[in-house]
Amino acid sequence: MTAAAGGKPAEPHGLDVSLRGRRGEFSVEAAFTMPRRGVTALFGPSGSGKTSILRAIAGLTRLEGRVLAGGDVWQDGARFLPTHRRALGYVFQEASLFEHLSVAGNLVYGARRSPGGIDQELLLEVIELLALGPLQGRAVADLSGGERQRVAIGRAILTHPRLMLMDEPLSGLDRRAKDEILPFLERLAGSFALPILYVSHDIGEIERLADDIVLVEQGRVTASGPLNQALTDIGLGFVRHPHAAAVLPARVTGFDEADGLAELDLCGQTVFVDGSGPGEIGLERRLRIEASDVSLAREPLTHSTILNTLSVEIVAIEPAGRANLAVLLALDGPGRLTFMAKVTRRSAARLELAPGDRLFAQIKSVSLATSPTPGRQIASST
Ligand SMILES: Nc1ncnc2c1ncn2[C@@H]1O[C@H](COP(=O)(O)OP(=O)(O)OP(=O)(O)O)[C@@H](O)[C@H]1O
Repeated sequence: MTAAAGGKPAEPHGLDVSLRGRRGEFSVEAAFTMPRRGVTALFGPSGSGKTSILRAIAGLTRLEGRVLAGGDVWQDGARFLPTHRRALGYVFQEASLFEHLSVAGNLVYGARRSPGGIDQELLLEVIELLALGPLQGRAVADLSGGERQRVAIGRAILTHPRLMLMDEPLSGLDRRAKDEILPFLERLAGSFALPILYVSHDIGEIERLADDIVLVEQGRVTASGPLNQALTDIGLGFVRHPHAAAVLPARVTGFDEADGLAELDLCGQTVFVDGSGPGEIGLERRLRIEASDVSLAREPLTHSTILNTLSVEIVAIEPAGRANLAVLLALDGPGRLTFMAKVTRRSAARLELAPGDRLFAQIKSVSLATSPTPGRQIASST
């Protein structure tokens, strides 16, 4: 559902941002649009200006330019709405909770102050989605870092935002706490039809969560668009990363009880992964295929332990280090989704690989980049 005051559905906000200015010696120039659905990652190295851009969108700091949110002008040459008049929820790196209130007190605090008051139905949904039921009576001082962030997220949703801004909400947490909270984040945008602008410098988080990506380098937005398009764009540099990977949408079409394998439809081709059960049939999943797990052959291999072979066409071949090449591949079938293979220059020369060649891509390991059920870890199969 869409969070809305007084039970009235509110349209989620997309963003149209064009901001420039200085923060001390640091200059920012950010122009991008964000769709009104899903998770858009604001990605860049530490110190590249992500937080500065996020805070300016929220109106917490002032840069010149415009911020349009859906049909609302949050900022332009003539107007500057203060933060409390922008229909947004903001989740910081460290959850800033009211220490003197219980978990329940923190949750309803924001809702009480919002125009429609407390929406009991939404409160119950938030408690369920974020598994906050058992924590409600607890003092916030007794919560773990992950639990505190879940409360902070719940409190932000209950203020009826039309857009959520999250600034590295997992950065203060250890691996275990991150793994605990990621499944909640995965379901958040969909469950509440709430678009999320998500700041992170962790590509692993982004591969799991983001639908779209905005790249920030030295204060400038250098590219933006759908996640997989960016991950497989030869010009953007992800493809040369040692763990370069593509993230592709697939649908679970079956489950083999005897082998424990889920069958997925990927662009009309079939992929098998370690499955969790028949309950997943019909669900959308994202598959992560790392370039170094993909090998190429002119003929399909029959006597091999590799389970997944895909029909592909070579789109481009680019250098990726001294001995290796990144081969950009398009999947046969509707949509022509792209992924990469990392091969040695020697193998590429032996097979005389060239753009336009039709080949078989053998995938040594495919993993689900989303958790099938809350708390479940990434699955993979060979
Ligand atoms: N108020 C300010 N005055 C002066 N410099 C600032 C101010 N705010 C930010 N900066 C500088 O702007 C640069 C970008 O900082 P910012 O926090 O936006 O980057 P970031 O990409 O979010 O980094 P991180 O991932 O480490 O949080 C840094 O060099 C920072 O020191």
